[in-house]
Amino acid sequence: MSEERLKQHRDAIDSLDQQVLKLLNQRAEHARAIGEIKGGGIIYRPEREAQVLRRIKELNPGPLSGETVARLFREIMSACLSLEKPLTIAHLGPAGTFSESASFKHFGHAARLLPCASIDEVFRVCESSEADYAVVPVENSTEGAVGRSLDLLTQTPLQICGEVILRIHQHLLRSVPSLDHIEKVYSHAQSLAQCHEWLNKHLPDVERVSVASNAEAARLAAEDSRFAAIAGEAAAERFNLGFLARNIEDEPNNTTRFLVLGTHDATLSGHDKTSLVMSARNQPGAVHQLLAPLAERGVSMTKFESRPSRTGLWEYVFFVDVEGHHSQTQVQDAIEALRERAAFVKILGSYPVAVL
Ligand SMILES: C=C(O[C@@H]1C=C(C(=O)O)C=C[C@H]1O)C(=O)O
Repeated sequence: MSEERLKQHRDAIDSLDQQVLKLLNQRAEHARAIGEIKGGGIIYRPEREAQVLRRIKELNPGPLSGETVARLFREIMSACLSLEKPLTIAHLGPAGTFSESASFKHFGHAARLLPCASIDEVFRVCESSEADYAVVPVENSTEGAVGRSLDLLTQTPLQICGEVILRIHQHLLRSVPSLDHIEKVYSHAQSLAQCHEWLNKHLPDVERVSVASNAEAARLAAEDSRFAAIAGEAAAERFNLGFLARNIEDEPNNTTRFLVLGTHDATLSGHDKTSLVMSARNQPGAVHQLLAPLAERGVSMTKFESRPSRTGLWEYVFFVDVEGHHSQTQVQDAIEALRERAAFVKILGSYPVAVL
């Protein structure tokens, strides 16, 4: 009896899969036709992708979760877009790092990734059009701002067209399934710091060695079973390592925010952010005066970060994110007012608030 019920459901699934397959290919045909209409212009449309994902989450009747269906549609769009033109994405390498995970999370797995040796190199290959887009880390919830990315943003002709929020989970990885006789634990210094308490408790006597990246740590652990590594899931998969302990980061809400850069920003999606960098005149109360136009126009600030300017002693530049798109009147007016007060203002880009 239960055999028969099983068969009924499997027959239903076979028939549904056939319909899903047909519909997926119909969708792909439309994407290909859209590609032809774009005629070699900008293929990737971040505002449209954000709208598609938001709509899918709203329409979703369940039982699959909103996040699950959004992830599936992220991959469907990635595959459809690659029929128009596969995108090349530069990110901080090597393969197996969190920057790689962030790139796949934002562009899906049909994107071609180009791992680079440094953040400077990521900007350079995108500026020289060797890559279509770049993904760079800008801030971590426990470690703070990524200074090099901010400094390069002030100079680059690239614009911000998206953001990626990635939960950072650290795992203890090894080629053999035992916590015994580990001689060294390798990881990037930041990851060792993020797992400090766990290591003190579980491996107090094991030497901790910092290396250039978590992926490099995983590579070393894969080569020699006496060593373990702390790294993310992507590195575990890449180097075929087992999980001795999962989610060992001391701070459970550890998140990194990445920016997506390209030769254009995004048009209005309906739920957007605008990033600006500016400098204040060197006078008392200058920062307060500078920011007043935002509050006066009801424009909310979601981030404020100051960095020493590299051009003059005791001068600072300010990175500000506001809610809204630079094509919206309120935001436009606020930026105009900022221009009157600041020594310089650069609009880094308007882009959709991260959906995934
Ligand atoms: C199909 C398009 O091109 C790309 C693919 C999309 C999709 O598969 O839905 C959405 C936006 C673009 O990045 C489009 O612009 O609508």
